[in-house]
Amino acid sequence: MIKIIADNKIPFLEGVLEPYAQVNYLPGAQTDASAIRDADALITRTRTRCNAATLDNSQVKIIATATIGFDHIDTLYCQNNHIEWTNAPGCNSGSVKQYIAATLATLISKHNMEIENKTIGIIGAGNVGRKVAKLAKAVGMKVLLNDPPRAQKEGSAGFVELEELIAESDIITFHVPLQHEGKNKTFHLGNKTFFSRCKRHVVIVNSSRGEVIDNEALLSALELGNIGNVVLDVWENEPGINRSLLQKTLIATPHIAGYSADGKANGTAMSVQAISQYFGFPLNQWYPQNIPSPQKSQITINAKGLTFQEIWTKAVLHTYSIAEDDARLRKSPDSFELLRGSYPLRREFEAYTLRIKNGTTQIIQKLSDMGFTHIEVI
Ligand SMILES: NC(=O)c1ccc[n+]([C@@H]2O[C@H](COP(=O)([O-])OP(=O)(O)OC[C@H]3O[C@@H](n4cnc5c(N)ncnc54)[C@H](O)[C@@H]3O)[C@@H](O)[C@H]2O)c1
Ligand SMILES: O=C(O)[C@H](O)[C@H](O)COP(=O)(O)O
Repeated sequence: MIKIIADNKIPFLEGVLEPYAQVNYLPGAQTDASAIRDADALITRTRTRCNAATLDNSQVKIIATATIGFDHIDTLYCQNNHIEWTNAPGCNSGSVKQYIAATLATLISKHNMEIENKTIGIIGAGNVGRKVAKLAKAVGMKVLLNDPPRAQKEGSAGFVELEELIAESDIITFHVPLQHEGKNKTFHLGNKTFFSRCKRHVVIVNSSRGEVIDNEALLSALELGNIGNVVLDVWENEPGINRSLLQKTLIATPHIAGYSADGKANGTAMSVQAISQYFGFPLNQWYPQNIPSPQKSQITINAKGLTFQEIWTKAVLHTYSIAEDDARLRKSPDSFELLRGSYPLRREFEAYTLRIKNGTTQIIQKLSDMGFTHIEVI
């Protein structure tokens, strides 16, 4: 029988592959060489390093990671050793978009910042970056996109050079993969020089990978007043995060931007389908059926007398209170992994019905552009 080792924090997975394979569930960080020696396949998350140290002398044939990021997989090693690997492109892009929406809403409602007509610079315009761009336009921001790999393939129209983005943006948000080498290297893309060229009041947001920003340089830039504020979901050296940096951040969360139940379900489904395709299991269309509904799935807003900003911030913060994630991490930074492992139910915009009273067609259109798919005009 096929043997699969699966990360025990991948939701919706238990019982699905068991009719066709023997599945052992292990904590991601404990999935080492001895644990996987006789496994045929791994279903992982970012906490399992898949490299020579873990895979040498194993019989692993395929690794499916239920995440978009694959910097935990040594892809060259896999190629040289005929190990297939798959990731889950786009699985949690709606979740990260919601995280950024909640960040913007919190900057406005809790920190009195203005974002309308301000410029957001998006570095990395892939699955997440594209959705964030659409959202930002819908809430009235000017959008600058930097994505050299896409610009090279598709032509430079619609993209700007990094220098221009840095100089012009009031908010800069990172949505790139972690790449240690090459012409599109992103390791420490945010460094001392980067921050010295930013507008002094800029808000830096990182929900990509911790190592994309030199955390020491970020802290110095904050202390020197070279940048205004920082929102961090990802950190260098997770879970051992820099406490001085934590104290200086405006919003701090434990790498959960992609942790909506919808995002997790997508990641699990893509992994199950990849494994099924490889071994010929009849689960090529499988998708979880048991995603819990949100507690209050209806949001009623009377638009009369409200600005669009008041309407959308209310709607977004009803779906996700980023302040609660921030408070949990500040209260217990030592519990970084624990907070991730016991993350509460979060559903994306699509799981909610917006009931809008006295709304104009323009308001409804903009809410729909933000990603609210169920809107009732009452
Ligand atoms: N915090 C979280 O929970 C969370 C959730 C999802 C994704 N992520 C991280 O965010 C990253 C982006 O996610 P995604 O789903 O949009 O991935 P994606 O692969 O769809 O998009 C990445 C984009 O970055 C671009 N890019 C690559 N190198 C670049 C560079 N040097 N400068 C500018 N752009 C560059 C690519 O061309 C691509 O368009 C992931 O790789 C992952 O590391 C984190
Ligand atoms: O790369 C990704 O998809 C995200 O960073 C994801 O949120 C990581 O999730 P985890 O490995 O903790 O499941």
